[in-house]
This record gives sequence, C-alpha cells and structure tokens, in this order.
Amino acid sequence: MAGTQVMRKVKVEGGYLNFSSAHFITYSGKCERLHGHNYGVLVEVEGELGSDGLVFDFTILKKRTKEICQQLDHRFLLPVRNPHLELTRSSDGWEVRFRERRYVFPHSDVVELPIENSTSELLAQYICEKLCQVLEEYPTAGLRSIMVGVEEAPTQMAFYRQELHL
Ligand SMILES: Nc1nc2c(c(=O)[nH]1)N=C([C@H](O)[C@H](O)COP(=O)(O)OP(=O)(O)OP(=O)(O)O)CN2
Repeated sequence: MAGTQVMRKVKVEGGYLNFSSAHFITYSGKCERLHGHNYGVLVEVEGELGSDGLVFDFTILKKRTKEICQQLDHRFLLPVRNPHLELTRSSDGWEVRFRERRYVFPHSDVVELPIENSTSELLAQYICEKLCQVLEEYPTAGLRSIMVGVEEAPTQMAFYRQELHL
C-alpha cells in the first residue's frame, strides 16, 4: 500500500547472552558496597529486509554480542571515568578509593570501562557502542537502529538505543 512504512526487527536475548560481574555504583553522594549480578543482555536491530529475507543474521548477532559479554564476565567492572572515585593504576593492579574505603584489584580481575558509572544504563550504552564497531565488518546499509538492554535482575533492566545511518 502506498505510503505504508514497514518496520522489521530482529532480537536476540537469553541463552548465553549474559555475564556475571562484580561492581558498585556511586549515586546521591554514596557508594554502594561491592556486590555482583548475573547480568542478561538483549539486542534488537531494526531495519529493512535484505534480498535474502533477513534484517540481520541472528547467528552473527548472538556470536558477536557474546564476545563482548565474555570480556565482562567474571571481572570487576571499573568505570574509569567515575569522578567520585579516586583511581590509581599501578603495575600490579588498580587501587580504588571512595572516602575511607579502599579496594585493590589485580589487573586480571578488572575490565576497564570508559564510562562514568557501572549502571545498567551505561553498560547498555557501552555494549551497544562496541557492537556497532563490530557490525561495521558486515553489510549494514539496511539497518536503521540498534538497541541493547542490560538486565541486572529479572525485575530491572535498562536500554540504550542508537539510530544508524542518519
Ligand atoms: N536506573 C538504575 N538504578 C539502579 C541501578 C542501575 O544500574 N540503574 N543500579 C543499582 C544498584 O547497582 C543495585 O545493585 C541494584 O539495586 P537494588 O535493586 O536496589 O538492590 P538489590 O539487588 O538489593 O534489590 P532487592 O530487590 O531489594 O533485593 C541501583 N539502582
């Protein structure tokens, strides 16, 4: 029908799209205690149908998202841009201070993230931006947007959506 715009979407979630990590966030002048989550990740890609009948291949989307999850798995999520933490990098690890509290993490246990806080919102943005870089390896001219959701717990999830090819 003339004037009708068709929007298609593919989504991958669940299964092995997860990571288990330690973190704490700072907010309202406080800093949480160190704790962990079994995070779940979902990715939605919107776009036009390609000549082969796919918007984007599920298999590639899952595989490349999983690779990003694996980089975060079993690590401490260190938000290196957090203005409320005193961070010192040395040859044997990271020292993290918040007021009287002090943590020391060996490099092997840390993933350094270029974000201000390890909230689900900013983790979703980080994963989305990493995924966009990776997807440049594939034909993506028909894609219109990508959204990543990060679930901290079954009752709470944050999303980040980015328009593509504007
Ligand atoms: N919008 C957001 N709010 C909160 C985030 C977040 O990432 N985005 N994160 C947290 C904390 O990291 C915290 O780990 C989760 O808080 P909360 O659910 O309150 O803590 P519990 O796991 O103990 O929850 P219970 O359901 O009470 O067991 C806070 N807010």
